Amino acid sequence: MAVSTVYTIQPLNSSCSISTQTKSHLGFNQKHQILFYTKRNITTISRSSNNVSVITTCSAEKPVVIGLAADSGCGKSTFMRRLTSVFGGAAEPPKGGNPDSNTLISDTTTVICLDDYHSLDRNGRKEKGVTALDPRANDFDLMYEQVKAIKDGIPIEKPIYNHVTGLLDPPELIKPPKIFVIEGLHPMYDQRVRDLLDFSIYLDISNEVKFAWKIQRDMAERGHSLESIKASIEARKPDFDAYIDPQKQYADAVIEVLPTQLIPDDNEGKVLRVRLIQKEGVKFFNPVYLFDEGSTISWIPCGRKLTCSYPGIKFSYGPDTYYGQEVSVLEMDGQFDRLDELIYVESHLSNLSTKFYGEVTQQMLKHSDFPGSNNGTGLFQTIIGLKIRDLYEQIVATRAESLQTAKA
Ligand SMILES: Nc1ncnc2c1ncn2[C@@H]1O[C@H](COP(=O)(O)OP(=O)(O)OP(=O)(O)O)[C@@H](O)[C@H]1O
Ligand SMILES: O=C(CO)[C@H](O)[C@H](O)COP(=O)(O)O
Repeated sequence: MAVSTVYTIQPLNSSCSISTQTKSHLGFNQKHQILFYTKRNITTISRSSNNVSVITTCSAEKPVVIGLAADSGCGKSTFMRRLTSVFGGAAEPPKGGNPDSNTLISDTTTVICLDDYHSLDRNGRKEKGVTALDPRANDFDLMYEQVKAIKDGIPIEKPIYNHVTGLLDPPELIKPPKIFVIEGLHPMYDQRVRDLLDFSIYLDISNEVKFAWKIQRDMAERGHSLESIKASIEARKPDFDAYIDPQKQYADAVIEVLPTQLIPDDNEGKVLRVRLIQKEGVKFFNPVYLFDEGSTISWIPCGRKLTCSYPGIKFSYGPDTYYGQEVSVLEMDGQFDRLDELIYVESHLSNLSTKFYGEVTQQMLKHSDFPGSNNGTGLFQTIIGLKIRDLYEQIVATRAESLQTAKA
């Protein structure tokens, strides 16, 4: 039967894309809808009384989109390695592609770096006197179109910003994965892109700690001078404050990294106080809690079951507000002496979204060589990785249910 009359459609769920093309040779079911199935998609056309003709295509396999925001050198790559590991398998640059690609692909995840949407290359920024953090140096229209295309299950030709040459290289093909992560300076800056995110994270590294990490990496590993590191941080600060930092108000989870409060006037930045700020009421995300959900708790676990050397470890948990929104905050100050004993702490945390007892500890032990594995940065990054896996599984299950309902 040719589709020549009037059709309209209610999207089955938010994963459905709507197009105005029509298809012929389809039959109506009892609800006066035309259903058209392929292995991955269900397309539905329904009659309506007005003269609009629309088809929706829904897929149980369209990507779940995650945003990770942070300044440069604040642990995004380390976090991504932990996240990918939760899903199993290693993440690698696209095979046979540009060796300077910023993309990492594993069986489940594709992580793209938003530096690839710099519209001005290094020279262009120098000429115009803008930093890479300035929105004028970035193409948000293209970012939005391409993230939307991936979310709709459509491959893209994404530009590459080459950090070695400072130039924009020819684009690379990115196919829709199961989980699509956009990491970089501005994943939550543009509202259109923000609205495409199923979950968002902000790594909020305090200035003191950022400075300590920069010195460790750029001085020890890259041979930069102390003065040049200081100058680079100072030069970025106004734009960081104006364009990057405000994004944290939109994040579903913020990992805040501060100097310890266990050592008076500490300025070494080695022992850290890390806060996991979890927004309440986010779909498919149940915040992790310590002992008793909603209570305010302070816990020093050091003793018979947890070895602690100076300055010890202190956990805190409780409700709070963050940019006017209800959150619950889990905090760890201090560092672990023996990572295998983390199981004792894990057994007191709930809503971890683990698949078996001890999974957090197992993940942390597996990557004990990653930066932050002995403190709250590694612990909370691992926990958020597990929460993202859980969120992904819930979204896929919900879509599958919607498809079943539509078929019935
Ligand atoms: N949790 C941590 N504890 C201590 N140091 C850390 C931690 N995370 C990152 N670092 C330090 O910061 C450096 C940068 O980390 P990473 O490469 O993960 O950050 P990034 O945000 O991806 O950086 P860039 O955007 O510049 O590539 C590491 O080499 C390490 O020195
Ligand atoms: O803030 C950054 C994000 O990683 C970089 O400084 C920005 O992408 C510019 O890169 P480069 O310094 O290699 O020209």
